[in-house]
Amino acid sequence: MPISFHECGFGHRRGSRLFTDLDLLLPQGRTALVGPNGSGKSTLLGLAASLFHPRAGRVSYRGLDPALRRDRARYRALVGWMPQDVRPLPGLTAREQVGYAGWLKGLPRREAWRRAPAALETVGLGELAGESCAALSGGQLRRVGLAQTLVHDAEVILLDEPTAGLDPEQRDRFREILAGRDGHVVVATHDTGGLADLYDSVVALGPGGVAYAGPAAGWAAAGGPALRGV
Ligand SMILES: Nc1ncnc2c1ncn2[C@@H]1O[C@H](COP(=O)(O)OP(=O)(O)OP(=O)(O)O)[C@@H](O)[C@H]1O
Repeated sequence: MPISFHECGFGHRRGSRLFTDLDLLLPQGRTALVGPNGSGKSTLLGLAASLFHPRAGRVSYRGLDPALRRDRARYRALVGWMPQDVRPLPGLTAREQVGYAGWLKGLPRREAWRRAPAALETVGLGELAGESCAALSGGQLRRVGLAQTLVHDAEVILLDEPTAGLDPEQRDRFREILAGRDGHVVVATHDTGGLADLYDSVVALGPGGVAYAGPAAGWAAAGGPALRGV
């Protein structure tokens, strides 16, 4: 089941238009979202995560439209999102921050607390579960952000530049986590080397909107990074 963007229009400011009549399906599997700075990758993820809603058209998943109050909580429970800048919540340990994220997504409080260590273990931070998030490095904090998306078994995971600032070992670990996931993962990335090895699909944003949306193998054949300013 894809996340669908149907005739979406959006701009951050009144009168500005980043997307006009955007029709796009983010399919099941691993999708890389690529494009130059400012092309709208984070905004697209934000729309899919229901941080904000399109001014025209609609985003939907499993028939749920997050712009509608009645659908929003169910939609958000199905979708995990990791922002580009993961922030430490004041006074919380890594386990508390991950557990809190799970609770916000609808897990019962105890269940969220119980699951948090396993999510941290998956991202290689098991030993730092009791550490204050404010004391973690930038790369460690990004891994807390990743654990936050894993804790509640979201069907769809949206990751905004998850490998930025990670050391080579952690990049490899991230690739392993990604390769091991069956579900639906969309990753905004500037890391365009070897996309076809890691991803099933590529969505490339260029100055005029979507420059390519299709199989990862086809993206290289269509011109890859040279494609219409991508
Ligand atoms: N909160 C905001 N308020 C106003 N304009 C914004 C906001 N967020 C993004 N923009 C603008 O929207 C456009 C798309 O930004 P976005 O961050 O989605 O691009 P991006 O492809 O993710 O860029 P990058 O590769 O640098 O992360 C840019 O022109 C940016 O200045």
